[in-house]
Amino acid sequence: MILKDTTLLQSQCYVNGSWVDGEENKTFEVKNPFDQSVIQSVSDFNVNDTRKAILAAEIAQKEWKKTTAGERSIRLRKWFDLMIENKEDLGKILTLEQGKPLQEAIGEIVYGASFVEWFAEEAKRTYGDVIPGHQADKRIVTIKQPVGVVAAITPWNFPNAMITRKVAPALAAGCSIIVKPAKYTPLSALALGVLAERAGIPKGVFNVITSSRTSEIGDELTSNSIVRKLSFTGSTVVGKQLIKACADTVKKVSMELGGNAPFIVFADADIDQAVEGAIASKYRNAGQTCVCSNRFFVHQDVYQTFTSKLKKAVANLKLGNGMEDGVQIGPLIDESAVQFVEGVVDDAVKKGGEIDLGGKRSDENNQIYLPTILSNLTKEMDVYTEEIFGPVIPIFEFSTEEEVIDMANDTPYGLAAYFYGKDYQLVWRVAEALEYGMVGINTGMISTTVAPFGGIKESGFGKEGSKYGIDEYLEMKYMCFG
Ligand SMILES: NC(=O)C1=CN([C@@H]2O[C@H](COP(=O)(O)OP(=O)(O)OC[C@H]3O[C@@H](n4cnc5c(N)ncnc54)[C@H](OP(=O)(O)O)[C@@H]3O)[C@@H](O)[C@H]2O)C=CC1
Ligand SMILES: O=C(O)CCCC(=O)O
Repeated sequence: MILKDTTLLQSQCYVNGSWVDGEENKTFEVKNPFDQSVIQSVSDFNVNDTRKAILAAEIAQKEWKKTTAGERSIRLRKWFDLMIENKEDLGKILTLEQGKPLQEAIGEIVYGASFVEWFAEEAKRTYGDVIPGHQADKRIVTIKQPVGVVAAITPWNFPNAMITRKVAPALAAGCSIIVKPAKYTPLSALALGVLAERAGIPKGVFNVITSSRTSEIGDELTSNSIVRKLSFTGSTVVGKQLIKACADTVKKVSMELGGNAPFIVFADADIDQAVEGAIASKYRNAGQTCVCSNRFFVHQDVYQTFTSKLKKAVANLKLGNGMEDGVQIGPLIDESAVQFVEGVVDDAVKKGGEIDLGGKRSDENNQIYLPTILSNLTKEMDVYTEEIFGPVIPIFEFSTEEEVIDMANDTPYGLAAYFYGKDYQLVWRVAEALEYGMVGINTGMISTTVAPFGGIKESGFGKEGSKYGIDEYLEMKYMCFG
Protein backbone atom coordinates (compact mmCIF):
# COMPACT_ATOMS: atom_id res chain seq x y z
CA MET A 1 0.00 0.00 0.00
CA ILE A 2 1.36 3.42 -0.89
CA LEU A 3 1.00 5.65 2.16
CA LYS A 4 2.75 8.98 2.64
CA ASP A 5 3.07 8.07 6.31
CA THR A 6 3.54 4.33 6.75
CA THR A 7 3.46 4.59 10.55
CA LEU A 8 -0.32 5.01 10.30
CA LEU A 9 -0.59 1.30 9.54
CA GLN A 10 -0.32 -0.45 12.90
CA SER A 11 -0.65 -4.05 14.01
CA GLN A 12 -0.55 -3.72 17.81
CA CYS A 13 -3.22 -2.43 20.14
CA TYR A 14 -3.02 1.07 21.61
CA VAL A 15 -3.38 0.80 25.38
CA ASN A 16 -2.28 3.23 28.06
CA GLY A 17 -0.30 5.22 25.50
CA SER A 18 1.73 2.18 24.37
CA TRP A 19 1.57 -0.12 21.36
CA VAL A 20 1.18 -3.64 22.73
CA ASP A 21 0.48 -7.25 21.77
CA GLY A 22 -1.91 -9.40 23.74
CA GLU A 23 -0.46 -11.65 26.45
CA GLU A 24 -0.88 -14.71 24.21
CA ASN A 25 0.82 -12.97 21.25
CA LYS A 26 -2.00 -14.10 18.97
CA THR A 27 -2.98 -12.22 15.84
CA PHE A 28 -5.73 -12.28 13.22
CA GLU A 29 -5.69 -11.23 9.58
CA VAL A 30 -7.38 -8.19 8.11
CA LYS A 31 -8.39 -8.77 4.48
CA ASN A 32 -9.37 -6.54 1.59
CA PRO A 33 -13.02 -7.42 0.81
CA PHE A 34 -12.42 -6.72 -2.90
CA ASP A 35 -9.88 -9.50 -3.49
CA GLN A 36 -9.41 -11.18 -0.09
CA SER A 37 -5.72 -10.23 -0.02
CA VAL A 38 -4.26 -9.91 3.48
CA ILE A 39 -3.50 -6.29 4.34
CA GLN A 40 -2.10 -6.78 7.82
CA SER A 41 -2.27 -9.03 10.87
CA VAL A 42 -3.29 -7.37 14.13
CA SER A 43 -3.17 -8.32 17.81
CA ASP A 44 -5.91 -10.61 19.00
CA PHE A 45 -6.67 -9.48 22.56
CA ASN A 46 -8.18 -11.77 25.15
CA VAL A 47 -10.28 -10.98 28.23
CA ASN A 48 -7.27 -10.38 30.47
CA ASP A 49 -5.77 -7.90 27.99
CA THR A 50 -9.14 -6.15 27.90
CA ARG A 51 -9.23 -5.89 31.71
CA LYS A 52 -5.79 -4.25 31.66
CA ALA A 53 -7.06 -1.67 29.17
CA ILE A 54 -10.08 -0.97 31.37
CA LEU A 55 -7.84 -0.47 34.42
CA ALA A 56 -5.56 1.89 32.45
CA ALA A 57 -8.60 3.88 31.31
CA GLU A 58 -9.81 4.09 34.92
CA ILE A 59 -6.51 5.53 36.16
CA ALA A 60 -6.23 7.93 33.22
CA GLN A 61 -9.76 9.22 33.66
CA LYS A 62 -9.05 10.36 37.21
CA GLU A 63 -6.60 12.97 35.85
CA TRP A 64 -8.34 13.71 32.54
CA LYS A 65 -11.57 14.72 34.26
CA LYS A 66 -9.62 17.34 36.25
CA THR A 67 -8.40 19.13 33.11
CA THR A 68 -10.27 22.22 31.99
CA ALA A 69 -12.61 22.04 29.04
CA GLY A 70 -10.21 24.40 27.28
CA GLU A 71 -7.29 21.98 27.74
CA ARG A 72 -9.33 19.06 26.42
CA SER A 73 -10.47 21.22 23.54
CA ILE A 74 -6.87 21.99 22.48
CA ARG A 75 -6.01 18.27 22.36
CA LEU A 76 -9.11 17.44 20.35
CA ARG A 77 -8.51 20.30 17.95
CA LYS A 78 -4.97 19.04 17.36
CA TRP A 79 -6.34 15.53 16.71
CA PHE A 80 -8.79 17.01 14.19
CA ASP A 81 -6.00 18.89 12.40
CA LEU A 82 -3.94 15.71 12.14
CA MET A 83 -6.87 13.76 10.74
CA ILE A 84 -7.40 16.36 8.04
CA GLU A 85 -3.65 16.52 7.25
CA ASN A 86 -3.63 12.74 6.85
CA LYS A 87 -7.01 12.29 5.19
CA GLU A 88 -5.63 10.68 2.00
CA ASP A 89 -3.69 8.04 3.92
CA LEU A 90 -6.55 7.40 6.33
CA GLY A 91 -8.89 7.12 3.33
CA LYS A 92 -6.64 4.54 1.65
CA ILE A 93 -6.47 2.42 4.79
CA LEU A 94 -10.26 2.63 5.08
CA THR A 95 -10.89 1.63 1.45
CA LEU A 96 -8.50 -1.29 1.66
CA GLU A 97 -10.10 -2.82 4.73
CA GLN A 98 -13.72 -1.84 4.06
CA GLY A 99 -14.09 -1.66 0.28
CA LYS A 100 -15.89 1.68 -0.20
CA PRO A 101 -14.61 3.91 -3.05
CA LEU A 102 -11.59 6.03 -2.11
CA GLN A 103 -13.33 9.39 -2.58
CA GLU A 104 -16.17 8.19 -0.37
CA ALA A 105 -13.62 6.95 2.18
CA ILE A 106 -11.85 10.32 2.24
CA GLY A 107 -15.32 11.87 2.63
CA GLU A 108 -15.83 9.65 5.67
CA ILE A 109 -12.52 10.82 7.17
CA VAL A 110 -13.58 14.45 6.79
CA TYR A 111 -17.00 13.58 8.25
CA GLY A 112 -15.32 11.67 11.10
CA ALA A 113 -12.94 14.55 11.78
CA SER A 114 -15.87 16.97 11.89
CA PHE A 115 -17.11 15.30 15.10
CA VAL A 116 -13.72 15.89 16.69
CA GLU A 117 -13.75 19.56 15.71
CA TRP A 118 -17.36 19.98 16.84
CA PHE A 119 -16.88 18.38 20.26
CA ALA A 120 -13.63 20.28 20.80
CA GLU A 121 -15.95 23.29 20.90
CA GLU A 122 -18.85 21.65 22.74
CA ALA A 123 -16.46 20.66 25.55
CA LYS A 124 -16.68 24.29 26.66
CA ARG A 125 -20.47 24.42 26.77
CA THR A 126 -21.50 21.78 29.29
CA TYR A 127 -23.45 24.28 31.33
CA GLY A 128 -25.42 23.57 34.48
CA ASP A 129 -28.39 25.51 35.90
CA VAL A 130 -29.18 27.71 38.83
CA ILE A 131 -32.76 26.86 39.81
CA PRO A 132 -34.91 29.12 42.00
CA GLY A 133 -35.14 27.29 45.35
CA HIS A 134 -38.35 25.68 46.59
CA GLN A 135 -37.83 27.08 50.12
CA ALA A 136 -36.52 30.47 51.27
CA ASP A 137 -33.38 28.94 52.78
CA LYS A 138 -32.54 26.69 49.81
CA ARG A 139 -30.39 27.31 46.73
CA ILE A 140 -30.35 24.78 43.90
CA VAL A 141 -27.60 24.25 41.35
CA THR A 142 -26.96 21.55 38.74
CA ILE A 143 -23.58 20.61 37.29
CA LYS A 144 -22.60 18.13 34.59
CA GLN A 145 -19.82 15.62 35.22
CA PRO A 146 -18.25 12.91 33.04
CA VAL A 147 -19.82 9.44 33.41
CA GLY A 148 -16.34 7.88 33.80
CA VAL A 149 -14.85 5.02 31.79
CA VAL A 150 -16.65 4.39 28.49
CA ALA A 151 -16.57 1.37 26.17
CA ALA A 152 -17.44 1.70 22.49
CA ILE A 153 -18.19 -1.20 20.17
CA THR A 154 -18.16 0.00 16.58
CA PRO A 155 -19.16 -1.46 13.19
CA TRP A 156 -17.25 -2.14 9.97
CA ASN A 157 -19.38 0.04 7.69
CA PHE A 158 -17.96 3.37 8.97
CA PRO A 159 -14.59 2.38 10.48
CA ASN A 160 -13.58 5.97 11.18
CA ALA A 161 -16.67 8.14 11.71
CA MET A 162 -18.49 5.74 14.03
CA ILE A 163 -15.44 5.87 16.30
CA THR A 164 -14.94 9.63 16.34
CA ARG A 165 -18.69 10.22 16.82
CA LYS A 166 -18.35 8.39 20.16
CA VAL A 167 -14.77 9.16 21.21
CA ALA A 168 -14.85 12.92 20.60
CA PRO A 169 -17.83 13.68 22.87
CA ALA A 170 -16.56 11.21 25.48
CA LEU A 171 -13.14 12.88 25.64
CA ALA A 172 -14.67 16.36 25.50
CA ALA A 173 -16.83 15.46 28.51
CA GLY A 174 -13.81 14.26 30.51
CA CYS A 175 -14.35 10.50 30.08
CA SER A 176 -11.73 7.97 29.04
CA ILE A 177 -12.65 5.33 26.45
CA ILE A 178 -11.83 1.85 25.21
CA VAL A 179 -12.82 1.22 21.59
CA LYS A 180 -13.32 -2.30 20.25
CA PRO A 181 -13.60 -1.84 16.49
CA ALA A 182 -15.19 -4.44 14.23
CA LYS A 183 -12.81 -7.31 13.45
CA TYR A 184 -13.02 -6.57 9.71
CA THR A 185 -11.88 -2.95 10.08
CA PRO A 186 -9.43 -2.47 12.97
CA LEU A 187 -6.77 -0.62 10.93
CA SER A 188 -8.66 2.68 10.69
CA ALA A 189 -9.18 2.58 14.46
CA LEU A 190 -5.48 1.95 15.11
CA ALA A 191 -4.53 4.79 12.76
CA LEU A 192 -6.73 7.07 14.88
CA GLY A 193 -4.69 5.89 17.88
CA VAL A 194 -1.46 6.98 16.16
CA LEU A 195 -2.86 10.47 15.58
CA ALA A 196 -4.35 10.73 19.07
CA GLU A 197 -0.90 9.98 20.50
CA ARG A 198 0.64 12.67 18.27
CA ALA A 199 -2.07 15.11 19.34
CA GLY A 200 -0.94 14.71 22.94
CA ILE A 201 -4.05 12.99 24.23
CA PRO A 202 -2.73 11.61 27.53
CA LYS A 203 -1.97 7.92 27.91
CA GLY A 204 -4.91 5.72 28.82
CA VAL A 205 -7.53 8.28 27.83
CA PHE A 206 -8.12 6.75 24.37
CA ASN A 207 -7.47 3.02 23.96
CA VAL A 208 -8.02 0.76 20.94
CA ILE A 209 -8.25 -2.98 21.49
CA THR A 210 -8.53 -5.33 18.53
CA SER A 211 -9.83 -8.86 18.81
CA SER A 212 -11.52 -11.62 16.87
CA ARG A 213 -12.99 -13.01 20.12
CA THR A 214 -16.02 -10.81 19.78
CA SER A 215 -18.39 -12.15 22.41
CA GLU A 216 -15.69 -12.74 25.10
CA ILE A 217 -14.51 -9.14 24.79
CA GLY A 218 -18.12 -7.93 24.61
CA ASP A 219 -18.90 -9.85 27.83
CA GLU A 220 -15.99 -8.19 29.64
CA LEU A 221 -16.81 -4.68 28.44
CA THR A 222 -20.46 -5.07 29.43
CA SER A 223 -19.96 -6.84 32.78
CA ASN A 224 -16.93 -4.98 34.16
CA SER A 225 -18.21 -2.56 36.77
CA ILE A 226 -15.44 -0.01 36.07
CA VAL A 227 -17.04 0.66 32.69
CA ARG A 228 -19.91 3.08 33.34
CA LYS A 229 -21.17 3.59 29.81
CA LEU A 230 -21.46 1.52 26.63
CA SER A 231 -21.98 3.10 23.23
CA PHE A 232 -22.75 0.69 20.41
CA THR A 233 -23.43 0.95 16.69
CA GLY A 234 -24.43 -2.23 14.91
CA SER A 235 -27.28 -4.65 14.39
CA THR A 236 -30.46 -4.61 16.48
CA VAL A 237 -29.95 -8.28 17.38
CA VAL A 238 -26.56 -7.62 18.98
CA GLY A 239 -27.73 -4.30 20.46
CA LYS A 240 -30.48 -6.10 22.38
CA GLN A 241 -27.96 -8.60 23.78
CA LEU A 242 -25.66 -5.79 24.88
CA ILE A 243 -28.47 -3.85 26.58
CA LYS A 244 -29.32 -7.00 28.58
CA ALA A 245 -25.67 -7.59 29.42
CA CYS A 246 -25.27 -4.01 30.69
CA ALA A 247 -28.27 -4.34 33.00
CA ASP A 248 -26.41 -6.16 35.80
CA THR A 249 -24.04 -3.25 36.34
CA VAL A 250 -26.70 -0.67 35.33
CA LYS A 251 -24.53 1.10 32.77
CA LYS A 252 -25.60 4.15 30.84
CA VAL A 253 -26.18 2.89 27.29
CA SER A 254 -26.48 4.41 23.80
CA MET A 255 -27.63 2.24 20.92
CA GLU A 256 -27.49 3.11 17.24
CA LEU A 257 -29.02 0.06 15.60
CA GLY A 258 -30.55 -1.13 12.35
CA GLY A 259 -33.10 0.62 10.14
CA ASN A 260 -35.71 -0.04 7.46
CA ALA A 261 -35.95 3.41 5.91
CA PRO A 262 -38.90 4.27 3.67
CA PHE A 263 -38.25 6.56 0.68
CA ILE A 264 -41.56 8.05 -0.48
CA VAL A 265 -42.17 9.87 -3.76
CA PHE A 266 -45.47 11.80 -3.78
CA ALA A 267 -47.29 12.77 -6.97
CA ASP A 268 -46.14 16.42 -6.88
CA ALA A 269 -42.47 15.60 -6.24
CA ASP A 270 -39.65 16.93 -8.39
CA ILE A 271 -38.80 13.59 -9.99
CA ASP A 272 -35.25 14.43 -11.05
CA GLN A 273 -34.48 15.58 -7.53
CA ALA A 274 -36.07 12.41 -6.13
CA VAL A 275 -33.96 10.19 -8.41
CA GLU A 276 -30.82 12.01 -7.33
CA GLY A 277 -31.79 11.63 -3.66
CA ALA A 278 -32.59 7.95 -4.16
CA ILE A 279 -29.14 7.25 -5.57
CA ALA A 280 -27.45 9.27 -2.83
CA SER A 281 -29.31 7.63 0.01
CA LYS A 282 -29.33 4.08 -1.35
CA TYR A 283 -25.85 3.67 -2.81
CA ARG A 284 -23.76 5.21 -0.06
CA ASN A 285 -21.30 2.45 0.88
CA ALA A 286 -23.02 0.07 -1.60
CA GLY A 287 -26.17 0.18 0.53
CA GLN A 288 -24.38 -0.80 3.73
CA THR A 289 -25.45 2.15 5.88
CA CYS A 290 -28.10 2.04 8.59
CA VAL A 291 -29.76 5.16 7.15
CA CYS A 292 -29.80 3.86 3.55
CA SER A 293 -33.30 3.93 2.10
CA ASN A 294 -34.60 0.38 2.18
CA ARG A 295 -38.18 0.41 0.82
CA PHE A 296 -39.24 2.75 -1.99
CA PHE A 297 -42.90 3.85 -2.19
CA VAL A 298 -43.85 5.71 -5.37
CA HIS A 299 -47.23 7.30 -6.12
CA GLN A 300 -49.04 5.63 -9.01
CA ASP A 301 -49.20 8.90 -11.01
CA VAL A 302 -45.41 9.22 -11.16
CA TYR A 303 -44.45 5.55 -10.88
CA GLN A 304 -43.49 5.07 -14.55
CA THR A 305 -41.54 8.33 -14.82
CA PHE A 306 -39.65 7.79 -11.57
CA THR A 307 -38.76 4.15 -12.21
CA SER A 308 -37.57 4.70 -15.77
CA LYS A 309 -35.36 7.67 -14.77
CA LEU A 310 -34.05 5.78 -11.76
CA LYS A 311 -33.23 2.73 -13.88
CA LYS A 312 -31.17 4.84 -16.27
CA ALA A 313 -29.25 6.49 -13.44
CA VAL A 314 -28.59 3.20 -11.61
CA ALA A 315 -27.43 1.45 -14.79
CA ASN A 316 -24.70 4.09 -15.15
CA LEU A 317 -23.09 3.45 -11.75
CA LYS A 318 -19.50 2.25 -11.99
CA LEU A 319 -18.63 -0.86 -10.00
CA GLY A 320 -15.24 -2.21 -8.97
CA ASN A 321 -12.20 -1.84 -6.77
CA GLY A 322 -12.64 1.15 -4.47
CA MET A 323 -9.01 2.14 -5.12
CA GLU A 324 -9.75 2.75 -8.82
CA ASP A 325 -10.75 6.20 -10.05
CA GLY A 326 -14.43 6.76 -10.69
CA VAL A 327 -15.70 3.60 -8.96
CA GLN A 328 -18.99 4.29 -7.16
CA ILE A 329 -19.90 0.85 -5.82
CA GLY A 330 -17.42 -1.48 -4.19
CA PRO A 331 -17.69 -4.99 -2.76
CA LEU A 332 -19.96 -5.99 0.11
CA ILE A 333 -18.13 -6.66 3.35
CA ASP A 334 -18.12 -10.48 3.24
CA GLU A 335 -19.56 -13.57 1.64
CA SER A 336 -22.43 -13.81 4.13
CA ALA A 337 -23.46 -10.22 3.33
CA VAL A 338 -23.67 -11.12 -0.39
CA GLN A 339 -25.59 -14.29 0.43
CA PHE A 340 -28.02 -12.28 2.57
CA VAL A 341 -28.73 -9.92 -0.32
CA GLU A 342 -29.12 -12.87 -2.71
CA GLY A 343 -31.57 -14.38 -0.22
CA VAL A 344 -33.86 -11.35 -0.05
CA VAL A 345 -33.86 -10.98 -3.85
CA ASP A 346 -34.57 -14.71 -4.37
CA ASP A 347 -37.38 -14.53 -1.82
CA ALA A 348 -38.97 -11.63 -3.73
CA VAL A 349 -38.69 -13.46 -7.06
CA LYS A 350 -40.16 -16.68 -5.61
CA LYS A 351 -43.16 -14.72 -4.36
CA GLY A 352 -43.81 -13.03 -7.73
CA GLY A 353 -41.45 -10.03 -7.67
CA GLU A 354 -39.70 -8.91 -10.86
CA ILE A 355 -36.08 -7.96 -11.40
CA ASP A 356 -35.93 -4.74 -13.47
CA LEU A 357 -32.16 -4.39 -13.16
CA GLY A 358 -29.27 -6.39 -11.71
CA GLY A 359 -30.40 -9.21 -9.46
CA LYS A 360 -27.10 -11.09 -9.25
CA ARG A 361 -23.42 -10.88 -8.40
CA SER A 362 -21.06 -9.13 -10.78
CA ASP A 363 -19.38 -11.50 -13.29
CA GLU A 364 -16.06 -9.74 -12.62
CA ASN A 365 -16.02 -9.93 -8.83
CA ASN A 366 -17.84 -12.34 -6.58
CA GLN A 367 -18.08 -9.85 -3.69
CA ILE A 368 -19.86 -7.19 -5.75
CA TYR A 369 -23.63 -7.39 -6.01
CA LEU A 370 -25.08 -5.55 -9.00
CA PRO A 371 -27.19 -2.47 -8.28
CA THR A 372 -30.66 -3.94 -8.44
CA ILE A 373 -34.21 -2.68 -8.91
CA LEU A 374 -37.19 -4.87 -8.01
CA SER A 375 -40.88 -4.31 -8.73
CA ASN A 376 -44.28 -6.06 -8.41
CA LEU A 377 -43.67 -6.52 -4.71
CA THR A 378 -45.83 -7.27 -1.68
CA LYS A 379 -45.65 -6.83 2.07
CA GLU A 380 -45.11 -10.55 2.52
CA MET A 381 -41.62 -10.36 1.03
CA ASP A 382 -38.32 -10.04 2.94
CA VAL A 383 -37.52 -6.85 1.00
CA TYR A 384 -40.38 -5.23 2.91
CA THR A 385 -39.39 -6.38 6.39
CA GLU A 386 -35.60 -6.86 6.37
CA GLU A 387 -32.76 -4.34 6.49
CA ILE A 388 -31.19 -5.27 3.13
CA PHE A 389 -27.74 -3.69 3.69
CA GLY A 390 -26.92 -4.00 -0.01
CA PRO A 391 -27.49 -2.20 -3.34
CA VAL A 392 -31.10 -3.27 -3.87
CA ILE A 393 -34.02 -0.91 -4.52
CA PRO A 394 -37.44 -2.53 -3.99
CA ILE A 395 -40.20 -0.30 -5.43
CA PHE A 396 -43.79 -0.43 -4.15
CA GLU A 397 -46.63 1.55 -5.77
CA PHE A 398 -49.16 3.48 -3.65
CA SER A 399 -52.23 5.60 -4.21
CA THR A 400 -53.10 7.45 -0.97
CA GLU A 401 -51.22 9.34 1.72
CA GLU A 402 -52.84 7.26 4.48
CA GLU A 403 -51.86 3.99 2.80
CA VAL A 404 -48.21 5.03 2.38
CA ILE A 405 -47.85 6.32 5.95
CA ASP A 406 -49.22 3.01 7.24
CA MET A 407 -46.71 1.06 5.14
CA ALA A 408 -43.81 3.37 6.02
CA ASN A 409 -44.47 2.91 9.75
CA ASP A 410 -45.16 -0.81 9.46
CA THR A 411 -41.79 -1.88 10.92
CA PRO A 412 -40.23 -2.26 14.36
CA TYR A 413 -37.40 0.03 13.19
CA GLY A 414 -37.46 3.83 13.44
CA LEU A 415 -34.15 5.28 12.30
CA ALA A 416 -34.38 7.35 9.10
CA ALA A 417 -37.16 8.10 6.60
CA TYR A 418 -37.18 10.17 3.40
CA PHE A 419 -39.89 11.70 1.26
CA TYR A 420 -40.26 13.96 -1.74
CA GLY A 421 -43.24 16.27 -2.25
CA LYS A 422 -44.01 19.97 -2.60
CA ASP A 423 -47.36 20.73 -0.99
CA TYR A 424 -46.37 22.34 2.31
CA GLN A 425 -49.37 21.02 4.23
CA LEU A 426 -48.61 17.48 3.05
CA VAL A 427 -44.95 17.97 3.93
CA TRP A 428 -45.77 18.90 7.54
CA ARG A 429 -48.40 16.14 7.91
CA VAL A 430 -46.09 13.45 6.60
CA ALA A 431 -43.01 14.65 8.49
CA GLU A 432 -44.96 14.53 11.75
CA ALA A 433 -46.64 11.19 11.00
CA LEU A 434 -43.46 9.25 10.22
CA GLU A 435 -42.35 7.29 13.30
CA TYR A 436 -38.63 7.84 12.80
CA GLY A 437 -35.83 9.64 14.62
CA MET A 438 -34.67 11.41 11.43
CA VAL A 439 -36.63 12.53 8.37
CA GLY A 440 -35.16 13.78 5.08
CA ILE A 441 -37.59 16.02 3.18
CA ASN A 442 -36.65 16.51 -0.47
CA THR A 443 -33.15 15.28 0.32
CA GLY A 444 -31.49 11.87 0.49
CA MET A 445 -28.54 13.06 2.60
CA ILE A 446 -29.26 13.85 6.23
CA SER A 447 -26.02 13.03 8.03
CA THR A 448 -24.13 15.95 9.51
CA THR A 449 -22.21 16.68 12.69
CA VAL A 450 -24.49 19.51 13.64
CA ALA A 451 -27.74 17.49 13.77
CA PRO A 452 -28.82 14.86 16.33
CA PHE A 453 -28.33 11.42 14.76
CA GLY A 454 -30.33 8.59 16.30
CA GLY A 455 -33.35 6.36 16.10
CA ILE A 456 -36.49 5.38 17.99
CA LYS A 457 -38.27 2.03 18.47
CA GLU A 458 -35.93 -0.92 17.78
CA SER A 459 -33.43 1.36 16.03
CA GLY A 460 -32.14 2.36 19.44
CA PHE A 461 -31.85 5.39 21.67
CA GLY A 462 -29.43 8.20 22.37
CA LYS A 463 -28.28 11.00 20.08
CA GLU A 464 -24.90 11.33 18.41
CA GLY A 465 -23.43 14.58 17.09
CA SER A 466 -25.06 17.99 17.59
CA LYS A 467 -25.29 19.95 20.83
CA TYR A 468 -27.04 16.92 22.38
CA GLY A 469 -24.32 14.32 21.66
CA ILE A 470 -22.13 15.23 24.63
CA ASP A 471 -24.98 14.64 27.10
CA GLU A 472 -24.62 10.89 26.46
CA TYR A 473 -21.26 11.09 28.26
CA LEU A 474 -22.31 13.35 31.12
CA GLU A 475 -24.25 12.87 34.34
CA MET A 476 -26.26 15.73 35.76
CA LYS A 477 -25.76 16.30 39.48
CA TYR A 478 -28.23 18.38 41.49
CA MET A 479 -26.91 20.16 44.56
CA CYS A 480 -29.23 21.58 47.19
CA PHE A 481 -27.64 24.22 49.43
CA GLY A 482 -29.39 24.74 52.76
N1 LIG B 1 -26.47 0.26 12.51
C1 LIG B 1 -25.44 0.00 11.75
O1 LIG B 1 -24.73 0.88 11.35
C2 LIG B 1 -25.08 -1.38 11.42
C3 LIG B 1 -26.03 -2.34 11.18
N2 LIG B 1 -25.67 -3.58 10.86
C4 LIG B 1 -26.71 -4.56 10.55
O2 LIG B 1 -26.33 -5.80 11.06
C5 LIG B 1 -26.24 -6.77 10.02
C6 LIG B 1 -25.16 -7.75 10.36
O3 LIG B 1 -23.89 -7.12 10.38
P1 LIG B 1 -22.84 -7.51 11.49
O4 LIG B 1 -21.50 -7.07 11.15
O5 LIG B 1 -23.01 -8.97 11.76
O6 LIG B 1 -23.35 -6.62 12.72
P2 LIG B 1 -23.04 -6.82 14.23
O7 LIG B 1 -24.03 -6.08 15.00
O8 LIG B 1 -22.84 -8.26 14.50
O9 LIG B 1 -21.58 -6.15 14.39
C7 LIG B 1 -21.37 -4.81 14.75
C8 LIG B 1 -20.35 -4.75 15.87
O10 LIG B 1 -20.80 -5.49 16.98
C9 LIG B 1 -19.81 -6.41 17.39
N3 LIG B 1 -20.44 -7.56 18.00
C10 LIG B 1 -21.14 -8.56 17.41
N4 LIG B 1 -21.57 -9.43 18.33
C11 LIG B 1 -21.15 -9.00 19.53
C12 LIG B 1 -21.26 -9.48 20.87
N5 LIG B 1 -21.92 -10.59 21.16
N6 LIG B 1 -20.68 -8.77 21.86
C13 LIG B 1 -20.01 -7.65 21.58
N7 LIG B 1 -19.85 -7.15 20.34
C14 LIG B 1 -20.43 -7.81 19.33
C15 LIG B 1 -19.04 -6.71 16.13
O11 LIG B 1 -17.76 -7.23 16.44
P3 LIG B 1 -16.95 -8.17 15.42
O12 LIG B 1 -16.65 -7.34 14.25
O13 LIG B 1 -15.76 -8.56 16.18
O14 LIG B 1 -17.85 -9.32 15.08
C16 LIG B 1 -18.98 -5.34 15.51
O15 LIG B 1 -17.97 -4.60 16.15
C17 LIG B 1 -26.01 -5.95 8.78
O16 LIG B 1 -26.34 -6.64 7.62
C18 LIG B 1 -26.88 -4.77 9.06
O17 LIG B 1 -28.20 -5.12 8.78
C19 LIG B 1 -24.35 -3.94 10.82
C20 LIG B 1 -23.35 -3.04 11.05
C21 LIG B 1 -23.65 -1.66 11.33
O1 LIG C 1 -24.59 3.46 11.48
C1 LIG C 1 -24.32 3.64 10.29
O2 LIG C 1 -24.67 2.92 9.37
C2 LIG C 1 -23.47 4.77 10.01
C3 LIG C 1 -24.23 6.01 9.87
C4 LIG C 1 -23.43 6.91 9.03
C5 LIG C 1 -24.01 8.27 9.07
O3 LIG C 1 -23.69 9.00 9.99
O4 LIG C 1 -24.76 8.60 8.18
